[in-house]
Amino acid sequence: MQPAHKGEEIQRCQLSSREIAQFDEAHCVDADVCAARGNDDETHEHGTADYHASECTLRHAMADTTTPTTEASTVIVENGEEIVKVHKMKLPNGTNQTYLNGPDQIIPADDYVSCTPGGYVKLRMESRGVASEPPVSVPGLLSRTAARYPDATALATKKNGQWHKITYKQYQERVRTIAKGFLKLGLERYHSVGILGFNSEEWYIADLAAIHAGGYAAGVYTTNSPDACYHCLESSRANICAVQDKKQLEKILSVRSKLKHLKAIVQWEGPVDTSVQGVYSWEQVMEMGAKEPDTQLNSILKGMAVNECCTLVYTSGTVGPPKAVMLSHDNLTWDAFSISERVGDLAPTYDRLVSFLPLSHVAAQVVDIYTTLMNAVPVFFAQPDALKGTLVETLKEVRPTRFLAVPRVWEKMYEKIMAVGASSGTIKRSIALWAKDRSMKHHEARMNGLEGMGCGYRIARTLVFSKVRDQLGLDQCETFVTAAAPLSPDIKKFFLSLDIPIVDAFGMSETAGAHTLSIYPKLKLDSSGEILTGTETKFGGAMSPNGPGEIMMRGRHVLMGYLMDEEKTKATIDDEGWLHSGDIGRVDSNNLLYITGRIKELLITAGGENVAPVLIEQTIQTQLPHVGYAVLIGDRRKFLSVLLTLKAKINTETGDPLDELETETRKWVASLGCEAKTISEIVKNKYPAVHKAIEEGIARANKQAISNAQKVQKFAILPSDFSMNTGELGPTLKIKRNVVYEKYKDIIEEFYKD
Ligand SMILES: Nc1ncnc2c1ncn2[C@@H]1O[C@H](COP(=O)(O)OP(=O)(O)OP(=O)(O)O)[C@@H](O)[C@H]1O
Repeated sequence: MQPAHKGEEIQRCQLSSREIAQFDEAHCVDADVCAARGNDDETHEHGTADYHASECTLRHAMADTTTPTTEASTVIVENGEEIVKVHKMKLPNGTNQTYLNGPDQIIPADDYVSCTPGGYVKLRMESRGVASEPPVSVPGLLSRTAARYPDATALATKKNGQWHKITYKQYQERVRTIAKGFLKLGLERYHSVGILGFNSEEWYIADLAAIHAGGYAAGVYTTNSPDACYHCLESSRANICAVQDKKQLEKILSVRSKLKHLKAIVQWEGPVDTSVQGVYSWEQVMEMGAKEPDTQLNSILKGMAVNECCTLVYTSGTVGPPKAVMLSHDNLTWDAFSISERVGDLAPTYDRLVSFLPLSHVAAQVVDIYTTLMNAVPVFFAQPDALKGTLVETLKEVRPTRFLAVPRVWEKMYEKIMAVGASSGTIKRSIALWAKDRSMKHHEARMNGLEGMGCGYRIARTLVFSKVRDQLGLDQCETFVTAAAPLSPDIKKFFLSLDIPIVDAFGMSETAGAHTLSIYPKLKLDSSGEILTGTETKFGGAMSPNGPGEIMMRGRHVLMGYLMDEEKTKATIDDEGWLHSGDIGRVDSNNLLYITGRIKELLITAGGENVAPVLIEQTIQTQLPHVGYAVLIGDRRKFLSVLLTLKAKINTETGDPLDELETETRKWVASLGCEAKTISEIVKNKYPAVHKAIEEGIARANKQAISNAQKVQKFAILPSDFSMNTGELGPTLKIKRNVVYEKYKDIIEEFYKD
């Protein structure tokens, strides 16, 4: 890999007055370009630079047909410091662009990969189609949207029973004010602002302000322990950490002495103890920023480029410590553009989104922050206890038009609907069965390219499904998406039978969000979505070009690298720029991607058989609906075993799982003749009837196994269900296998002791 560099210096000269005049002319050209791009608002400066040019550096980029090329590039340096740049670029789509300064300029680079703070990368643009879209920076995008839709609602927060809304113009003003506040607090270029809290207006503003001020926005999961917070803040050289409340503040204070770069902590909610050195309230930083002149901020924006890093996304850490994925402006804004193109008709006057998934995760970030910003769509914030039960209330109020959830959220909804269905009378149940049958037939026909089922379906839709959708707050929703982990086809089928077609989006932190997204009716229940236009996919080690093999991806959404980790970067992005996903999959003739396993999760039994655990775990869960989680064991072991949790009630205050069985689980246990009310009773008493029922469920699942080695031979019921707080689940509710293996190593050893 080449070290990141800012271009090759080929000539130095003193600027003459004629050159200065030419430079002024270029200024005006840029003003036109800015206006054409919609950047012509009062905060976007052009044609006003106050400069005293003393040196000029000409730079050339390497010729490449799929990356913008620099026709001419001038850099004005004053007292050893670059103050302005003019780039005349030829984009692969044939158009010429003149960039005067940032933030939308492309700085010449000679590699697609860089893991150095301050490094630039080439852009993988195409001559036509979605990937030929001119790049735009995050500040450029905010300026453009605020200029085009100044009065459209951007963010809405519920306080004391009322929705408080801010417009896109106010959003931009607040971002700029907090950015100046961050600079005053000492944010340095290419250092991060850690953001630790539930989704809120302040989260969004801190994120964009960090980027405007030339730093890196780095979301930190609220469920992180103090040590995990330390890992994110120290590895990203955080100067500032923005925290939601006292609870998060205390975590940071407990590791603060070790954080070498940290200068300030900003708390946005609740009473703030500003007597603690270096702790500031949000309002204080707003006041600080409001007093600062624009000079420093504008000068940083002028130096910014679309092809440099603006955000660090930490991976979920499902198999090891989280890695800091460097995403450029173009990675994020282009992925948001590409998603918008696939969805097709996102509009500020029509669409609404509820933000509740953790924003530190890339899926929520690209959809909730960037796709909405790109299309001036309003975002409504859910309550912090959304996943503990209040989400549906918010959905009912906001009635979003698009809804993205991770599999566990869909699974919880499924469980709720099943519970309601089980307690309804016979007549209602038969109407529901008839309606579901109509819906399945209708959607199966549509998915196979045929006409829908007409009259019966329409009656079912009016009489039954509209009520279900009302109950979920999804009556106006047009796009239902699952992302971040596999969702079982059975759950998708269940929702389809309720007239809710869930489409899949597959992606990674390393692809700035989505690499696939299906749009109804182009979907298959076992597929992970249609590959986004303008991206490339191939399958490593495959016998056929369509896989199965390791999914490898290329495009403008592929990460720059892992921050300051050349070894991991090299291991993940090969010399031709292909990102090795670690997932195994194939593609069909409709460009739908199917994921069949994860290399990093693959179990290789002592007999040498490769076993992908997710499918087997899902099959067991389908056979045993009262099992919360199933975790397959068998790596380097003689046979497969499985750890099971039983569904338990949740402490709604803390989110911790309780010992008490969920109502439906208790009913199931009672139907087997057991009186148990808690998991501990079941674990302690080892009721033969419960064990027999589980054995039978596993035996049914084993019938679907593709070989004897893929059959599960032993199981154990764990003493507690999983949760984020107790560490077995990651922030998107994916199982952290290493945590489960470590926590239950004694039970695992017991399986194999003979
Ligand atoms: N729609 C989907 N269907 C199936 N799997 C998915 C889907 N979307 C994402 N994934 C899985 O999630 C992975 C990306 O998740 P993420 O970027 O959060 O990091 P991670 O791989 O979970 O964490 P780490 O790399 O730290 O272990 C993908 O590689 C894939 O295995």
